[in-house]
Amino acid sequence: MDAARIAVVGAAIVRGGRVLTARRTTPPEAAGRWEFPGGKVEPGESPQAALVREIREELGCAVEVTGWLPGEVPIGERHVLTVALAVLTEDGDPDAREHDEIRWLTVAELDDVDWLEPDRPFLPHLRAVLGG
Ligand SMILES: Nc1nc2c([nH]c(=O)n2[C@H]2C[C@H](O)[C@@H](COP(=O)(O)OP(=O)(O)OP(=O)(O)O)O2)c(=O)[nH]1
Repeated sequence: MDAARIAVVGAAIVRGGRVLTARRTTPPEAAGRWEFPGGKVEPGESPQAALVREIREELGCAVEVTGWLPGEVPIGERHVLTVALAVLTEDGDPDAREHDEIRWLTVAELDDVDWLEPDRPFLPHLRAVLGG
């Protein structure tokens, strides 16, 4: 990975054959587009720890990273996205605290939402994991 870029990590949280996607509210150019919940890795933080922290903040739930989808995709000139596979580790439903909507998509529904561009190359890998 290009060390000059800040790492952004997203979580493909899988439950019952569906994956969670979340709709952004900011910035204006990304509002209404769908993403994997997550965020920027802080200095000295592992990608896994960043995801656990971000998912707790954004969705109020605990996750465990079970693997990573292949690839890393530039976001603009300063960031780079990787996407983990994750599972919920406690009962209860995620709660959209920073997004305005969340959805659990089946493999057949993966293309039904308007994903942020950098997320799209991960969808074929996710489709394979979900068994589509
Ligand atoms: N979280 C997330 N960000 C994504 C995805 N795809 C994508 O292009 N991005 C972009 C949107 C933002 O420009 C950037 C991540 O910003 P963020 O706002 O989620 O990160 P953060 O929570 O750490 O935010 P902040 O504290 O710096 O405000 O990466 C994705 O699937 N998940």
